[in-house]
Amino acid sequence: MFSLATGIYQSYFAPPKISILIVGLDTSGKTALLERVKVTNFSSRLHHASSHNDKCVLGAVAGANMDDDTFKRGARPARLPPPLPPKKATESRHRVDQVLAEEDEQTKSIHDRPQTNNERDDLLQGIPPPPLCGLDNSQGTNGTPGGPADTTQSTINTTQSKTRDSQRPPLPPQPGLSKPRDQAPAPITSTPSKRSSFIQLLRCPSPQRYSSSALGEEEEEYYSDAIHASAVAAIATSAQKQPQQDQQQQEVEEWNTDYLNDYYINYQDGEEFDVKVSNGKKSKMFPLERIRPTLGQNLAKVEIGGCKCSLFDLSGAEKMRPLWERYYRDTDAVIFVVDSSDHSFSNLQQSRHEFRKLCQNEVMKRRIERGLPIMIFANKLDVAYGEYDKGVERANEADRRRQVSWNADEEDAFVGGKQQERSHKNGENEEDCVSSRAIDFSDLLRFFDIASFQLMDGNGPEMGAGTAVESVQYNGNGESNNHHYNHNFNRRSVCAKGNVFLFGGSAKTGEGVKAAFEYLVAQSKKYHLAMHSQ
Ligand SMILES: Nc1nc2c(ncn2[C@@H]2O[C@H](COP(=O)(O)OP(=O)(O)OP(=O)(O)O)[C@@H](O)[C@H]2O)c(=O)[nH]1
Ligand SMILES: [Mg+2]
Repeated sequence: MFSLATGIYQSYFAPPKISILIVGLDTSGKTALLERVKVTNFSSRLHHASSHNDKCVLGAVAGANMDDDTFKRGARPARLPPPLPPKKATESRHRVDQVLAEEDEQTKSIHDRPQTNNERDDLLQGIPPPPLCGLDNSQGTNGTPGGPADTTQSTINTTQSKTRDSQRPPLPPQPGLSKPRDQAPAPITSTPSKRSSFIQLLRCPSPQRYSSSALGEEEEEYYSDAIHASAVAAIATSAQKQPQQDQQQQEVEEWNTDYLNDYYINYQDGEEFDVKVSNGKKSKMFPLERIRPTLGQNLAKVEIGGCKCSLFDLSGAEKMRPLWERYYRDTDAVIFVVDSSDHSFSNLQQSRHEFRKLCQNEVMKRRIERGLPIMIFANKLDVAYGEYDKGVERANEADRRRQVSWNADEEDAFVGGKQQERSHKNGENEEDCVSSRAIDFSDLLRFFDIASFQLMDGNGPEMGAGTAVESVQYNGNGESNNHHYNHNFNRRSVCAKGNVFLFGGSAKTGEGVKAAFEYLVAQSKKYHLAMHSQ
């Protein structure tokens, strides 16, 4: 009777404890995202998405709505990123087409080389089991180590884990216990050996003082825009494949950036997103430039929408990726972070490969079938916005030099199709005017096999970067919409169920982070409760 009452309480009244796994390639910004989440002011109740109709196929949530209601709640999705200039966009599309077409060969390529059992076991031997909250303690498939078993690092319930524990050096101290509060995380001076690097659990890099309140004025220094300099430099090295001339011409003619008006008109420069304010003081995010590559895992505990969430940020380094699967068993949601500003297409390909591998993992496959939500988070959108702003600035400057006035309506066309043409006239370097991003946002959706996409906006169809398949029945107000996009993202899909979706945003500025996490937690809560009521 007592256990029945406890069960009912746990199922219906106690705040759910949700474990969220953050994975993705190295430097995609996972730790930055974790740090951003720590200073984000999440709603105590989830207002949207949780009421979302399950029958609706939800592929990707890729846009933003500036409607007052969403804005007041603060959970404002990121603005739709500006598309690449036509030439780059064509290149991006061709490359994605090529990758999708050559997929079979790619699975045999060097990145896909399956590790032999011996290699993998050897790798996993030296790694302590992750301290996730356990749903069950059973062993993994194929002799791989069992899933996380306990909330504490010291209690490991599986026999196999115990055996490995006795061979392992002692764990480093718990995060935050022995380190002085003000001390920055130690820089990595040398490359650790393969074995010893795995047994290091790096502490969460954020000293307490950054997640507690700090003066607002100090915040400024952490938001530099140095990213543009590196972006321009990166262009020089990126391989340029010349598309057909006539096709290019066609692209230019079709180019239209009108939809950006909806976003940029409302954009306020220097706007801060969802920063925690308590007692009149802003929480300060741990400085991005001080975040070191993660070797083990970082953990953050935050309350989102009334759920107690444990976020596990794992290392994305190639050697550490086999670790990910040890967390799959006990996670209630997965965030796969992608660097949307990446100028290397091969990095994106690798990212895609890892994502597919994750979805095809036996444990994960079963969980996805049962509704485990997986969010691809297209990070670093601030780079895309920055490039657009830079383009406009440069365009204005060029016109000032030529003493020709032109109105704001011309702006978008200028930054898009006409930009290169004008810059040529002015003797400017063409490369200065194009984006360094290797992939267009719309291609990103296709690239990651998102079955359909949806814009959280009543204006949806105009803003769709492509084209579509499914009817979409949701907008930013939580009302039902029914748009039929004319898209082609249904070539294949990692998940027909629609619980794989995409959000965009920026860990650096915070844009889109709150909306993405609240949406994910709403989905994850449903999944968690369903799993526990079985
Ligand atoms: N412009 C921009 N830079 C970002 C953003 N997020 C992260 N970065 C930068 O990207 C780099 C990598 O960030 P990390 O958070 O360490 O990446 P990670 O995915 O945790 O990498 P590993 O721990 O090695 O797996 C850092 O230099 C960050 O400053 C973002 O939203 N915008
Ligand atoms: Mg990291």
